[in-house]
Amino acid sequence: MSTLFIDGRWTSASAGATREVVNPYDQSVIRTVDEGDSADANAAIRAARVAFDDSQWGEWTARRRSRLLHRIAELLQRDRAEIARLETLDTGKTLVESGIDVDDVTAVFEYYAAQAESDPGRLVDAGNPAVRSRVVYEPVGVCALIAPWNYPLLQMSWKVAPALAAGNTMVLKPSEITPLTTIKLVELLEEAGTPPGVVNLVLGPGDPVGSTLVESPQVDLVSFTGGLETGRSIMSAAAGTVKRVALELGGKNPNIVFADADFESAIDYALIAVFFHAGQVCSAGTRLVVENSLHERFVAELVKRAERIKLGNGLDSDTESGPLVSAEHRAKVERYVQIGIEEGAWLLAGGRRPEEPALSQGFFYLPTVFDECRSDMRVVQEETFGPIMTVERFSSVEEAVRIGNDTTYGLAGAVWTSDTRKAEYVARKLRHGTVWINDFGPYLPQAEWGGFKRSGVGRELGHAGLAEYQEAKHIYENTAPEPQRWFAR
Ligand SMILES: NC(=O)c1ccc[n+]([C@@H]2O[C@H](COP(=O)([O-])OP(=O)(O)OC[C@H]3O[C@@H](n4cnc5c(N)ncnc54)[C@H](O)[C@@H]3O)[C@@H](O)[C@H]2O)c1
Ligand SMILES: C[N+](C)(C)CC=O
Repeated sequence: MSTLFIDGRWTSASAGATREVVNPYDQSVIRTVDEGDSADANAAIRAARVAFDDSQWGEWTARRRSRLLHRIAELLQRDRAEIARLETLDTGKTLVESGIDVDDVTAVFEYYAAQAESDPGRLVDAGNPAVRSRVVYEPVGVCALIAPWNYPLLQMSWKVAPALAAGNTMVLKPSEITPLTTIKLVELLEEAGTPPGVVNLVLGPGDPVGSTLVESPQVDLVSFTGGLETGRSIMSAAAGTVKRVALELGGKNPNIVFADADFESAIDYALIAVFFHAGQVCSAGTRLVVENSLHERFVAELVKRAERIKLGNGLDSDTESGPLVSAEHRAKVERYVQIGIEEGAWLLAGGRRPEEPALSQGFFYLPTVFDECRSDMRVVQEETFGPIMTVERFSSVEEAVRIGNDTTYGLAGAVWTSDTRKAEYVARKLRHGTVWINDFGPYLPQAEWGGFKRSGVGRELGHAGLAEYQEAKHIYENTAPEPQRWFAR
């Protein structure tokens, strides 16, 4: 079956190119997909433009769009097992993690189904009884939705659901290395009754497919999730046509543990924070910041448990963590381990590939712990996006906050303490888009997600996640116009 979807039809790439999608667990080919280029991207933009400007889609009521989103949520749950399996094959994450992603995405479609109907705009008091003034919310237009490889279905759905709820049309561009669940999502969107041209799918590399979408004068909005450098280039490429840009970028997220924290929970979550999905999570708690008096005991226990994490095939029920996504990505992680060693961090665990023959074909890397780190080290400041934990110490609340904010990123952070006033103080002081108190990792459809500083621009999820895809229009009606004679005095 062809895997580009343009104007309601599945089609091959215009130049006939294809790409093999590889399982990171054993490098086997899962599927061969079509690989688009600029011509395909432009065809998809044209279809989305026509569907926005000239089709019946613009006449759909909010209720009808809401029903469409509910139906998509139903179909996601109907095919939950198949989708989770595909995501695991494509990314290497465990089946349990993939199932959590499908459930999250279902909840996000349900949430925006409700939001679509509950936002009729608002009346504004103009201070004049003869005036009817109101603000209405309209779709932005044609949206380019560009997603990364670490959460392929989830990150794309966080864009598709609000974009559809608001009445936009769109072109989807998943990561070229993990397109399988986005293809499946588009099949479900089609089955649910999304009109032709409203959702289009172009597979292929960032350049030329992504860059064509970003630079096109026919595209009104780009929503991008991915790395800082790509985000920078997208922001600057979009300036030529002054389109809206939303960026969800990386993080370097502190996990601050005070000595009065519940030891068992803090240890357990410190491991989850960084080794879940082999550290390939934007909000991974790679920076453990631990109080001096607890440091020795905490780190000793962490190392013991990190060394016991069972790596393996994401499809096997006893696997606790899968491989990294590709050979290139593992090479990047290995470079950061080398950098950490050269910078003087103490390597306490990992720092190499596993030796088990069963894992030799996969892109595995052992959970790695660096102790005695300082904020000015590159391994502490730069996003390694792998299973690398760095440990820093603090001896006062102020120092914990200073270290937690000593990053150019600002995506997420956590604080562990049994003192609620201290927790609240630290949560307020941290300059990150999400702060967890005595927890690490959860996100909710109804709560905004996004970054301060270089972690991005804009928000996904929540009310703000819908507003990204809306234009506010003020309609001011004078019900009793009279000549003003401004120029005839
Ligand atoms: N903030 C968040 O919510 C969040 C969530 C997930 C991932 N991320 C970040 O994503 C990154 C990992 O993902 P990645 O390696 O796939 O990122 P990436 O920046 O390499 O690629 C992301 C997407 O952009 C496309 N792209 C590349 N160059 C482009 C260009 N010039 N124009 C348009 N599109 C282009 C890619 O093909 C891919 O689809 C990490 O930095 C991670 O922190 C952030
Ligand atoms: C946004 N999140 C946490 C689901 C995935 C980040 O990579």
